[in-house]
Amino acid sequence: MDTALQYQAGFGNSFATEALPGALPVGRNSPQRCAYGLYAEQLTGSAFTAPRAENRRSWLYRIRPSAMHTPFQPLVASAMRSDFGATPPNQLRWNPLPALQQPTDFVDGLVCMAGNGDPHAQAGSAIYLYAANRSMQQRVFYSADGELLIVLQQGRQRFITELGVIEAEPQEIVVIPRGVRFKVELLDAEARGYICENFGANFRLPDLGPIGSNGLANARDFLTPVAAYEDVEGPHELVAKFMGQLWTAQMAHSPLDVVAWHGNYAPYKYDLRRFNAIGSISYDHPDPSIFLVLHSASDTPGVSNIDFVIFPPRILAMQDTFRPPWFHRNIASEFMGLVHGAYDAKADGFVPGGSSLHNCMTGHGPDAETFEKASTADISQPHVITDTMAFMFETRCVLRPTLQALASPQLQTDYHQCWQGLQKHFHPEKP
Ligand SMILES: O=C(O)Cc1cc(O)ccc1O
Ligand SMILES: [Fe+2]
Repeated sequence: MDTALQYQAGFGNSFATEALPGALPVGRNSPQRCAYGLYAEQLTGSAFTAPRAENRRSWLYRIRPSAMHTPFQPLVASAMRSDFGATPPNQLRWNPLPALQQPTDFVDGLVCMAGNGDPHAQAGSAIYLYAANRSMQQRVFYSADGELLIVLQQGRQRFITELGVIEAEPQEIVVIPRGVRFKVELLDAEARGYICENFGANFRLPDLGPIGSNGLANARDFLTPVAAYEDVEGPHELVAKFMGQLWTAQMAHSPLDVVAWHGNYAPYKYDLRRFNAIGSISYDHPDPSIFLVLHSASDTPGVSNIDFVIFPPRILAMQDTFRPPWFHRNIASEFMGLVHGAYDAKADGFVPGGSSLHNCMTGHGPDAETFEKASTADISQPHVITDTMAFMFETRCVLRPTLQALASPQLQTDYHQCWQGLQKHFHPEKP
């Protein structure tokens, strides 16, 4: 494995990369015989006939085709499964996953918190937390159900994928396309994060409309790895997520054996600290769509399957304005996480590694302490919010918390109390 970390910049670009000189065929995709005795294999991430702007596919030149494995068997007892009961319309909030008690790799450490839609219908999502304390060894994973948007929360992590190696740290995200095989190695003692598995259309950058040609997440800050391969013989386990279940198959070699590839269907990372936050410079608090990083479009124009939104460090300068998020109820459903720092709508209880879920039409907003402070604060000066990184997976359809999320000891059963102390300020006798 060539571990020299090099990336190619740009979002959705057509890349070409080879770990051995001349491994990429010139002028065609599938020559009669590939250089170095490689096999050519196409991996598509959109319909063959998708419009060019949405069309995603890569050509992989590999030591052995990906078909070489034993039949898959069900892998039982995984917390990655999503089983649902009745979905309460309550505000829900969780503390971080507990400390790990035994050796746990990335796949073992995945816990499904919520989901909607259906991988079979290619719409909706599943949301996971993960905690791991050891690297995946001779074990490689892929999801056929969806693309994985991984929000690192703790510990540096190395994603060794078929298409190259990505190293990332908290405040970065990694996106692994549907079907791409990878393993996760830990670069620190423990690795934690959040994942949105997107069953729908591939994540893309939003249109910028009147914002203009720059801003929000800039395309050049998305980094895709160069080709790197393992030429390793010996038993390997291939774990697949397919139709909501985990499956396991055996291979006699590493499947991370792609020597060269070209195309626009590839993993990438993005440093959330590069986000160009745009906001109100006069009055009022804009809708959080102003902080949209990536979205998965649905079949309805303007309505996303998923929006990935962040709340990064920024300056609040709005005048005669309640500056934190307002009270609200939305048709969309909101799963939030906190990478680090504090979130400006919650004085307490929403901690790094924790999560919250506010579903369709469930009232929420600043807690009582935040409301009292912000409605009496001196706003003559701008307020610089530093050292924070919260995010939201906002979805069109209700996010159903899993049975295990609802039964979890990390569920904060007193969460609703944060609004019970809101005072009645009504005084009809004077405006
Ligand atoms: O609920 C939240 O804290 C997320 C959120 C933030 C905001 O600024 C406006 C609306 C919204 O849902
Ligand atoms: Fe909200």
